Amino acid sequence: MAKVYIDKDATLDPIKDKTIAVLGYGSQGRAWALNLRDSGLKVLVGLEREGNSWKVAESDGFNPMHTEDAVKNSDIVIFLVPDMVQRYVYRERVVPYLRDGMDLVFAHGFNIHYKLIEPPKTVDVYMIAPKGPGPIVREYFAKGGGVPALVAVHQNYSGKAFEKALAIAKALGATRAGVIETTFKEETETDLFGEQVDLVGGITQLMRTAFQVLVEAGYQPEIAYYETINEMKMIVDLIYEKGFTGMLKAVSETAKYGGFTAGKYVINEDVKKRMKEVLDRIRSGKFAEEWIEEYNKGAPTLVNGMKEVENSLEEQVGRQIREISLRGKPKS
Ligand SMILES: NC(=O)C1=CN([C@@H]2O[C@H](COP(=O)(O)OP(=O)(O)OC[C@H]3O[C@@H](n4cnc5c(N)ncnc54)[C@H](O)[C@@H]3O)[C@@H](O)[C@H]2O)C=CC1
Ligand SMILES: CC(=O)[C@](C)(O)C(=O)O
Ligand SMILES: [Mg+2]
Ligand SMILES: [Mg+2]
Repeated sequence: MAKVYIDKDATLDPIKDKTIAVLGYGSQGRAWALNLRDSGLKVLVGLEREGNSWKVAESDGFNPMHTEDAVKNSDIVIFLVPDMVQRYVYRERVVPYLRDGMDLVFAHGFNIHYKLIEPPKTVDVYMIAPKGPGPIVREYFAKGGGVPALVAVHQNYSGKAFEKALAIAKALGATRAGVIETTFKEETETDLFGEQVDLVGGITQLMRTAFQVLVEAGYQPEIAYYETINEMKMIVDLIYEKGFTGMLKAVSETAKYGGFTAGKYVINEDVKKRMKEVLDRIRSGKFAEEWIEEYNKGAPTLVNGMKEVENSLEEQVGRQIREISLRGKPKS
C-alpha cells in the first residue's frame, strides 16, 4: 500500500510566512483561495481581467489584483487557470517577475508533463491534485472534512518542496482525508484517462445512451431519466461508501444476476481494447497535441458539445426530475 499522509504528518510551518498567489478564481481557484485563507495563510488572488471571477472573488472578501501584481508580491504561485491558458499566463505574467527560490504549484500535471511550461532550475515545482471537483473541495472543507489529493514534486530547488506540498494539501483540507505521493507523469496520465473513459466521458455516454435506448423504444422520458440517470447517484454513493460488494448487497438478486450478465456483454473486451487505445493516445502525447490544436481553433468541439448536451431531451427532462429528486434529498 502507498503511504497515506494525514493531518499529523503535515505542518503548515514551511509556508506559514509565505505569500501565496492563487491565479484564477474558477472551480479550483475559489476553493483553494478560500480554504488556504481559512487555514490562516496569506492569499492573494491574481486575475487577468476584471470580469466575473473578479466580482466573485470580491464578494468572497478578497481584493483581486492583476496577475502580474499577485506574482510580484508572492513567494508561491499556484496555477488555477485552465490548462490551455497556463503557458501564456506563465510566459507573459510570471516569467518576467520570477525570482530564484519561488514556488510554482499546479493542481494537474498537464503543462509540466507535456513540457508546455519549462521552469528554470532555480524554483521549486510541485503539485497538489485534488481528486474531486472544486466546489466539493470547498464544501467538504467548510463542513470540517476534505477531498483527498495527490502530491508530486517535479523540481526540488529548496530541498523542501515535498514538505511545502504537504503543507498546502493540509491547508486545503486534503490531509483530513488522506494524501498519496505520485509523479507528474502518473497524475497527468491517470487523470486524463479517468476523465475521458470513465468519470466524464464514459459515464455520461453510458447514461445518455441507456436513456436514448429506452426513449426510442417508446418509454416515457421521465421514467427513462429516473432509471438511467437519476438513480446513478444512489448506486455510486453506495459504491463510494461501501464498495462494489456493499452496493451489490443493497440491490436485488435479480439486479445482481442481470447486472453480472448484461454488464459484461455491453462493456465487453472490445470496449476494454478501446480504453487501452485511449490510454496509448494520452501516453504518446497525441491527445495533448490534439487538445492544444483544438483550443487554438477556438475549441469548437467544446462549444458544440456543450450546446448538444444542453439541448438534449435528457437534459430538458432532467431539469424537471432534478427538482423532484432534490426536494426529497435530506438537508444536511
Ligand atoms: N475543475 C476541477 O475540479 C479540477 C481542476 N483541476 C485543475 O485545476 C486547474 C484549474 O482548472 P479549473 O478550476 O477547472 O479552471 P476554470 O475553468 O474553472 O477556470 C479558472 C479561472 O481561469 C480564468 N480564465 C479562464 N480563461 C482564461 C484566460 N483565457 N486567461 C486567463 N484566465 C482565464 C477564469 O476566469 C477562472 O477564474 C487546471 O489545471 C485543472 O486541470 C484539477 C482537479 C479538478
Ligand atoms: C474534477 C477532476 O478531477 C477532473 C475531472 O479531472 C477535472 O476536472 O479535470
Ligand atoms: Mg481529476
Ligand atoms: Mg482532470
